[in-house]
Amino acid sequence: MKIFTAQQIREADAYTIQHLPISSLDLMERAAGACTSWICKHFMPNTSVYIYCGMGNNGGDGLAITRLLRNRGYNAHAYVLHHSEKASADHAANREALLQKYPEALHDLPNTTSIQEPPANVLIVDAILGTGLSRPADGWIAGIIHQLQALYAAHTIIAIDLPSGMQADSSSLNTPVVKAHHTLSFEFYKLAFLFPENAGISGEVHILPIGLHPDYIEQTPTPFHISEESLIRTIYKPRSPFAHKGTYGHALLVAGSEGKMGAAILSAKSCLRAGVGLLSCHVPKCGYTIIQIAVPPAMCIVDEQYDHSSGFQTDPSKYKVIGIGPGIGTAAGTAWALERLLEQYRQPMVLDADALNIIAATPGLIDKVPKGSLLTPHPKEFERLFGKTANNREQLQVLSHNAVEKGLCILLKGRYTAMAFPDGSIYFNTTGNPGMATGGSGDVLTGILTSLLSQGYNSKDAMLMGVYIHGLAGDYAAETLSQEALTPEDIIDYLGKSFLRLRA
Ligand SMILES: NC(=O)C1=CN([C@@H]2O[C@H](COP(=O)(O)OP(=O)(O)OC[C@H]3O[C@@H](n4cnc5c(N)ncnc54)[C@H](O)[C@@H]3O)[C@@H](O)[C@H]2O)[C@@H](O)CC1
Ligand SMILES: Nc1ncnc2c1ncn2[C@@H]1O[C@H](COP(=O)(O)OP(=O)(O)O)[C@@H](O)[C@H]1O
Ligand SMILES: [K+]
Repeated sequence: MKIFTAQQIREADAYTIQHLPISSLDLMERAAGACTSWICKHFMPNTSVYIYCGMGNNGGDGLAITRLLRNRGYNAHAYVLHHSEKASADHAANREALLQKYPEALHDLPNTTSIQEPPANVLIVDAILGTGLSRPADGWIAGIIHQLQALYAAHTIIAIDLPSGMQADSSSLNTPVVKAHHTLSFEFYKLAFLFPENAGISGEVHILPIGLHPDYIEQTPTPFHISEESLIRTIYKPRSPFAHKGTYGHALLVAGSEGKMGAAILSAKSCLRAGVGLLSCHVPKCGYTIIQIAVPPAMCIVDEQYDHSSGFQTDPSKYKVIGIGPGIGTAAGTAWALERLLEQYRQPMVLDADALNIIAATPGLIDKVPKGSLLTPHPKEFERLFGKTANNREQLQVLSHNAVEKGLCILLKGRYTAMAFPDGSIYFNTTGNPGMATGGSGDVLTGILTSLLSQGYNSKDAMLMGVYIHGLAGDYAAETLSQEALTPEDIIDYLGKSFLRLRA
């Protein structure tokens, strides 16, 4: 699914009106109808609903929703905040329609600096500002937003299209934004919904289709996408009936150190579960017995040291792929070994955890990483690699810039893991859950990604599919076990169910 900017959404709107037999007012009626149906499905007809409306089309939606809710027996009231002198044409038309049919439902708040607290149990709908926000909310409208924020604890708040004050495509950090329990958004995710800094502001996001023209959607380029199951299904390649273990590559995992052999076990097990042909693990001498017993299908190369500082004696180019980082530590010897490896190995590899920390601490080392490699930092590792950023929008720019400039596939872990590719595209993953916020989940991802590269998936496909099935396995595990009880081993155990879903 594509993610469009506010400007592109306006264009989609205009294109639809121009190419389909539908007027702008009818499109608003459709949008309001979709919101009304959603509200009616989730709230009883005796519910009182206060709908705060702005002067643009977002407010127009609010006025139409008021009328449509009244048609269905709800005690709906529209409160119009006159933050701008002129109403949009569709706002004015819907004001007239409401006045004609339900004059008692329309309340003007022309110069209001405060709103009265609604009685208990009143459902609040925020239709003040949508994608037409041209600057951060300030002045008295900011005051109104703060008052609505204060009502969050006592009332359910539903934002129309996006919470008022939120900028659809840029950061709204430190600006006033309504806090909603649900956001009913039209046709597309807005980029802002995916920013960690907006966590909890849009609540649950529900995307309501309103029939914008499919040609516009298909023809209009955007770097931003949601990674969806339909896409992953096109990437997934079932195994050949004539496959043998050589078909799916020999991968080398460099992982573990004293006290951190668990990381090696997790990434090795997930690499096997994700379908690698052959697996070797390079572990320090303290890890030999551990890995041999814990992961019998894996072969083992033992470093004579307690870390990885003896380096990789065999020619690393014999491996189809190398995954390096989980639990390796940042000892000087290990850093030396990584540097040598990056000089010798020229195929796409997977770099995670301490491998990223070593790269961050060694000037110029990132330029030696083979093109097409997958880098998997969490936000702290990302900051060490690429520096601090002022907000999530800027962070996304830095992510994409580095992916393009260095020819790498770089992700940034989180609720909606962002994946940036050398072609400039950025995808957001939606699978996964807070049960996965536990040490070791990332080691499992490293194993999966290494495995997929080994099986011949190209770098972009491996990252998209690996991140998707990692989250999906976490979701299956959480369904059965709860988020609290979920451990990284459970993610590995449910990988099978994730593959079965892609096969179905
Ligand atoms: N294609 C779509 O997605 C559709 C969108 N519709 C609605 O249309 C909305 C966009 O409507 P508009 O473009 O009229 O814009 P809005 O209704 O979001 O806001 C525009 C109004 O707010 C004022 N304004 C902007 N920033 C302000 C600020 N910081 N403080 C105070 N006032 C400010 C403007 O002067 C203008 O009066 C969408 O969010 C959605 O709700 C639907 O009606 C129909 C279809
Ligand atoms: N709230 C969440 N929603 C979705 N996925 C999550 C959530 N919390 C963590 N994850 C996923 O779990 C993994 C955690 O990785 P990481 O922080 O590197 O863990 P570790 O280094 O301890 O193995 C990431 O892939 C991340 O996207
Ligand atoms: K809104």
